Amino acid sequence: MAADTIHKVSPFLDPGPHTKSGTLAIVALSRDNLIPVYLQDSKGAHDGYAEGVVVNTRYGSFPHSTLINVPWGSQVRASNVDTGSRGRKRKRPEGEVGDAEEDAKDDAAANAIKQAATASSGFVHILPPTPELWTASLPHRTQVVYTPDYSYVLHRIRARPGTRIIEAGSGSGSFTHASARAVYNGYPKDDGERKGKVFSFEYHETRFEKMKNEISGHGLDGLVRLTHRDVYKDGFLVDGESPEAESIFLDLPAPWQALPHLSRRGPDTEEPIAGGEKPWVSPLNPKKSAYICTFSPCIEQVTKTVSAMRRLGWVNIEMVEIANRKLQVFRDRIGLHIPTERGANLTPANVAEAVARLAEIEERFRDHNKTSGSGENSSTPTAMDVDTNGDVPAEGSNGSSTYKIWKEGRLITKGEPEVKTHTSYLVFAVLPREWTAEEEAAAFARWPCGGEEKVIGSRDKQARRIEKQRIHGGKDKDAKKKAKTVGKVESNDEQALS
Ligand SMILES: C[S@@+](CC[C@H](N)C(=O)[O-])C[C@H]1O[C@@H](n2cnc3c(N)ncnc32)[C@H](O)[C@@H]1O
Repeated sequence: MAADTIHKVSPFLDPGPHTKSGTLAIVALSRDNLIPVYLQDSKGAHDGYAEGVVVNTRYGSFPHSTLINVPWGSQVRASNVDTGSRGRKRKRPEGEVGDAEEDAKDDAAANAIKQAATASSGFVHILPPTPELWTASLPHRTQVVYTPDYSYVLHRIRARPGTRIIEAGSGSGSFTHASARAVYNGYPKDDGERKGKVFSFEYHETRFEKMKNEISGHGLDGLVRLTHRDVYKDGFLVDGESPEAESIFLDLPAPWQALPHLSRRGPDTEEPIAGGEKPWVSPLNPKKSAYICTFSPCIEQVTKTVSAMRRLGWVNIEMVEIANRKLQVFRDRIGLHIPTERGANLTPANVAEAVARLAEIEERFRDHNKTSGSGENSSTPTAMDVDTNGDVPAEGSNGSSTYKIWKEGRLITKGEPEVKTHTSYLVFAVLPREWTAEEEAAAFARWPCGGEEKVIGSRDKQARRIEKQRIHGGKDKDAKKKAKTVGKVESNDEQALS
């Protein structure tokens, strides 16, 4: 990479205020129906559509021209699209000589796109890409890691801006996008600059190629380094260099086979390193502890992984299963005063309300008989009675007092009856950094510790000085005298604190 490479910032990191041609956008048909679309400017008719490139959905057709240059989050109305022959070149009968002017006219027609006409119904929302939306809409090449799992995993493996993560395998790139955002602290100016980065490994060639195109298309080159590799066999170095990772995520069928490559030292061997052969290099950051998560669907895999971790010196080994459950939150609105709307239960909430309603009906019935009225004076408010603030006039109040429709009824939280979302077991562990006796001595010299408990927390400067002298062998009589006085001061302090 050139030293002065200027990166197009990924729309996953900074989408800007509105949609742009040439970038990824998410077309939201409904909460669970999302379509990823690469927005394109059209020069002419496309695929038979005079309006250029069109996204067809069950809510109507959406020419890209209506989706480009609108604020993110906009609601976009469907268009009536022209699938006629406009834009297609007229086929000349055999032998007919072409007229240059007519050809130019045909080309101009093909290069002009028809203005899209708004249809009477149908709309979508256009959303900026985020790892969460990408996970919900990406083309599946494998099983993917979903948001509830990866948000927890990223937190546990301490992924934060500047972290270097090793990931294997890349699969469909769901975890890759989430981790790239988590570690982002700027694009590196060159390969030498240390920035947060994801080192992702995939051995399936087609998946690797597709993923490579996606990473480039999403502006994540420089933040994600993808390698085509069987990590069981060949480990995690990139071009022979260490990624110096401090976080690792393994979503592989046999993580225990990859673990020996994630150690601080090479395999113990009696044989000396052959001439010219490079010494073993660890893919881990030597200055930090390494935090790992392995993702396995069955418990037998977990057992093997945990055994391998124990053998290889990993500590704090722990298994977690995410039991994700959707909660539905709504208001249980019961009562005759509730406006007719979805979710409202138009039955009397209690006996008093039922009796009052019957009295009201009888009253109205009498009035009707007297005046042959048409029942216009119905007192049950309908959705039409809701004022612009969403307030509903209280019954019999002539609009003078109102109640808040969104506060009506009991607030109910309902969980799904069963949890259907077992994806995998997550095994977490830590491989501490190596620590030599010299490093320990240097650290002790810099931060001496042991025996200073009495000094810590003392609010009295003199007391601290005397205590220090005592610890370091000071034989100052004066100091001893002062210590007595200070003892009193300290006990007074303790009293004051208690
Ligand atoms: C379940 S998928 C990973 C899904 C990914 N975590 C995601 O969120 O989209 C597992 C991937 O590991 C890859 N894989 C399996 N064994 C591998 C190995 N030895 N080296 C590298 N990749 C491997 C598979 O080809 C597959 O794409």
